[in-house]
This record gives sequence, structure tokens and C-alpha cells, in this order.
Amino acid sequence: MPRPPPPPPTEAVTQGFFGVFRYSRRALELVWTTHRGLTIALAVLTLVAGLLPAGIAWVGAKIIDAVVAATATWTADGVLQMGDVFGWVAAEAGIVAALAFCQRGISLCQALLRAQLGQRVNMMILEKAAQLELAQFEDSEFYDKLTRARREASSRPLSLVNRTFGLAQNLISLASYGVLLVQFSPWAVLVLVVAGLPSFIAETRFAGDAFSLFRWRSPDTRMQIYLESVIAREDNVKEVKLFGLGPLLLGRYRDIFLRLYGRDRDLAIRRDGWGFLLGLIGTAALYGAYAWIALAAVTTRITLGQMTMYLMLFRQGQSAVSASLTAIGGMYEDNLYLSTLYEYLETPVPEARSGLSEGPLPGDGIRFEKVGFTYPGANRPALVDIDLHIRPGDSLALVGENGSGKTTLIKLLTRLYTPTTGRVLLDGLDLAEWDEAALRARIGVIFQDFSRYQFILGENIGVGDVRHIDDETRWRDAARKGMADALVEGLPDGYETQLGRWFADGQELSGGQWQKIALARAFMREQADILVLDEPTAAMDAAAEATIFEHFRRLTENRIAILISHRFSTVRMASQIVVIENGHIIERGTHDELMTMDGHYASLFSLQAAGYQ
Ligand SMILES: Nc1ncnc2c1ncn2[C@@H]1O[C@H](COP(=O)(O)OP(=O)(O)OP(=O)(O)O)[C@@H](O)[C@H]1O
Repeated sequence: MPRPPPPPPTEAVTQGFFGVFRYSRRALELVWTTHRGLTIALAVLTLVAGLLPAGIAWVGAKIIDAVVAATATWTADGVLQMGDVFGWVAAEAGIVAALAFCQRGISLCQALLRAQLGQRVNMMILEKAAQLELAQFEDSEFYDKLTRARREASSRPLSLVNRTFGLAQNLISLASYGVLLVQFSPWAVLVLVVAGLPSFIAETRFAGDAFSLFRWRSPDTRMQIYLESVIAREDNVKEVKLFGLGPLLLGRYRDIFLRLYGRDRDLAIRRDGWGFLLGLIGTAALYGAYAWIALAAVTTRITLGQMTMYLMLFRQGQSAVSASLTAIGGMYEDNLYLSTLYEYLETPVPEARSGLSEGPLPGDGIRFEKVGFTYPGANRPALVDIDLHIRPGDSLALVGENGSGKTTLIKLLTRLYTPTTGRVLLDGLDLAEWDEAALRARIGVIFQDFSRYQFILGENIGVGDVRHIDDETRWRDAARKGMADALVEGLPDGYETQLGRWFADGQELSGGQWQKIALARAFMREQADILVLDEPTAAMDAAAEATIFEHFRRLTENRIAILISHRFSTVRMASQIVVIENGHIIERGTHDELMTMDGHYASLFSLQAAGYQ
């Protein structure tokens, strides 16, 4: 499939080179607030490690000059004077040991900070994910942001700080080399700095290119992650095997790699090719300076010791210049990647308004008033003009073909989505005005695609009311109401049984058994006076479903019970039945009323009843 060319890197890149450093301060703050002690230790060790190399070069010169002087004394007088030489050698050994200490310390601090910071950034990413709206998870652009943030951004703040400190270290080294080298010639210092610039400019450009490649490929990366999960996860393995999907999926996985690899390879070749050519400028400068310094030594303007020192300074200075420039290029790159993290973290979330916790008409129940809803990006509404009143004590069944809008209605009722038009009221108060926690406490709901947590059985029920997730008495009570108690008793570890196959000794349940657990979950909220079952019994046989609903109705007397089911034997028990077609309510009434009406409901009922005869 032809792909569009990479989009312009990002707003960040187009803002110019320096605009892109705007995340540096935030990264530093992040590292600082993660662990102050380690940050200070890292800073101090880095600075000391920056000063020591110049010391080594200077002492090196002293050793050579001391050797030359001692040789002269020995030749002239036959006297062996090694005091100075040994003294300077010992000094150099001391400095080298101190440098090694600093370097080890730096790497220790970095390792500890890396672990803490990785965890912290991942927590920030996940905390944000927990605050976001359902609609955002259905948006592929948002998923791209999330994937990019999770893939790369967690290691970038520390990398940025390491590079910043590394830059400071190299600049200190450079300044100290400069102080020594300027005594030879100020021009030498200038040559040193200017020779590194071309590689730096090229490197920065390529960092921008690499980043735009990274952004451009995130849909592909997501597809690869998805394919990995289809090929290698137990819940998909059955179909992959039986439909023989393995080679097809692997082929797609490989094709994505090859396409991405082609671009990566081109960039790497350009990056390294230019890096080599421009690096030659540095080499030429070094050997030019070499010749110049050697000339000065031969003409006795400088001593032999000084010659070695200047050469060392020049050589090390050059690596410090290129390390500094690479660090700046790297900081630029880290900033680009951090922009994806902050872009994600700054995704707007609806403000947590502290709303009201009761309505003006307690006992009024739920009202839908001219409610319409269109999914973001959809071109036709999923619900149109819905008017509905459900009072406490009512049981409502929603009936309709696949895709008619039943689940959407429940999503609006539970405030997972906000109506596009009209409003939903609970006890006379618009759902939008309700306090989140108060509203959630009133509603117990199980969707058809309920979650199967790879936790112990008790917790799988307990998640229905997180405040009591560990409360075994509540588990038992909810299991009894959800008719899961017999199932639990049949398991050797009872409520402690680890469910699913992901973890050791996990016990997999059948579809119907999982549904019983999910049903029990709905009963965890003892305060909930609205209970919603969105086809949670589809995997059970018709008789079991009818028993469960009858039981459910008894338990929910004086509460509101809402049920979605395709089984008319269950639906007929509800006190109010609403038939939805293409997002519209087309019929409503009791079973008998609807049968008398002899409309859509009656024909569907007769059709299903005929199937059982
Ligand atoms: N997240 C979504 N984004 C966009 N459109 C959606 C989304 N979920 C559902 N739809 C569309 O909205 C319409 C109503 O879907 P809904 O899930 O409410 O149907 P349903 O009556 O519950 O169907 P079923 O009996 O199959 O569960 C369908 O046309 C569906 O394609």
C-alpha cells in the first residue's frame, strides 16, 4: 500500500531549533522532584569528572618534564634524582582513581534515577489514561499519542538530564583545556571549536528526521503491537490455529517491518555517511594542529612535556567538543520525544466538577427527554428522539436488532457518553449535574463485553465496588445474589482461586461461568438502585437466563432493573418493553399490550416461539 510521505516533523520542529528546548526545564524538574539527593550527587560528580581530565594532562606534562630534567642530571652528574618523577606519577595515579570513582558514581546515580523515573513516567501515563473519557479510547489518533508516549517517552527525561549534565561536564573540561591551550595560542582554541560545528549541524538535522519518522510510523507500530497480541495471546490462539491465520499475520508483521526498515536504513546511511565526511574536517584540524605543535617543540618554543600536553589537550578537547555538540543534538532529540509525552499528558480531560449528590425529585427515576446521540466521527445518529421514563420498581427490557442502539442507550444512561441532543435525568437532575461518585454508586451495570480480570475470583466479584474489593462477606453476598455461589463452592480454592491462564495455577472458566461471576459483580453495589444487565446471560441456556432474570427481578423490587436480551422468554417478564429500531423507539408497552398491538414485537416473539415448538 503506498504511504503518504512523512508529515512535517511537528509543530515543535517548525518552531525552530531553540523552541524545541522548551521541555528541558520540565524534564529537569521531573528528575529533581523524583530524587533530589541523587540529582545533586549526579550533578556534583559530573562537574568533578569534568575538571579531572585537564588535571591529568597537566600532571602528564609535569611527569615528562621531570623525566627530562632527571635524565639531564643523571647524564651530567651521574646522580639519580627520581623524587619529582615519582611524586608526579603518584599524583596522576590519584587523579585517575578519583576520575574512576566519579564515573562509577555517575553510572550508579543514573541507574537508580532511571529505575525511579521510568516508573514515575509510566505512572503518569497510566494515571492520565485512567482519567480519560471512553470516547478518547475510541479515537485512533489518541491511541497513536498513547503508543508514542509509552514506547519512547518514559526513558527520555533522564536521558535529557544526563545529556545536560554531560554537556556541562564537557564544557567544564573544555574550559579547563582552553585555559591551558590558550597559553599555546588562542587560535588553537578557535580551531578546536569551529572544526566540530559541521557535524553538529548535520546531526541535529538528522535527529529531526528520525523523529518525524517515529511519528509517522506510529499507526504501523500500533498494528505491529496488535499483531503480536493476536499471534501470541491465549484468547486469540484458537482462531489463529483453526483458521490457519499464522502465516498471514506473520506476513503482515514482516511487511510492516520491511517498510519501516527501508526508511530507517536510508536515514542511518545518510546519517553515518555525512557523519564520516564531516568528521574528516575534525581529523584534518587535529593533524594540522599536531604539525603546528610539533614545529613549536622543535623550535624549542615549548618543552617536550608541553608538546605532549598540548597534543593531549587538543585531542581530548576535540572529543569534548564533539561530545558537547552531540549532547546538544541529543537534547534536541530528547525534547522532540518529550513533546509527545507532554502532548499526551496535556490531552484535555473534562473537569472533575463536584456536582450534586441528589436530585430535586427523589423517586422520580430515570427520564430520557428527546435524547439523540451520534458517535464522534459517525455520519448517522445511533439514537434519535428517545423519550423514556423508568420509575423505581419498574423493570425495563430493551429489544431490537443488532446495531439498533440498545447498548448506546445504556452508555448514555451511565454517563459514559453525553447526549448530542436532549438530556437524561435521574431524580429530576440532569446526569451532567450529578457528582461522579454519587452517580456511579447508584448504578450497577454489566455489559455484554464485561472484563475478565486475571485476578482471584473474589476480586473478580469485588471490582463491582472498589471500596469493598477485599471484603469477603460482600463477595459471598454478591455471589449468592448473582447465583455464582454454587460455582465458587465447586472450586478447590473457592474465592481465592486465581482466574484465567496468565498467572501460575490459574483456573480458566467457561463462558457461562464467567458470566455468573460478572453478574455477581453487579450486586456488589448494595446502594445501587439501578441495575443494568446488557446481555450478560447470552452464554447461558434459555432456562438459566429466565431463572436468573426472575431472581434478578425479585432482588430489584423497588429498584430499577434494565435488561437487554434477545430472548423473548426473558423479555416478556419485564414490566415495560421498549422496541428499538435504527435508533428510534418504535413500540413500547407490556408483553400483553405489545402482543395485542400485533406489530414488530409480536412478529419477532412469534418467530422465536415457533422455533421452540
Ligand atoms: N464506539 C462506537 N463508535 C461508533 N459507532 C458505534 C460505536 N458503538 C456502536 N456504534 C454504532 O452505533 C449503532 C448502535 O450500536 P449499539 O451497540 O448501541 O447496538 P445494540 O443495539 O446494542 O446492538 P447488539 O444487539 O448487537 O449489541 C450501531 O450502528 C453501531 O455500529
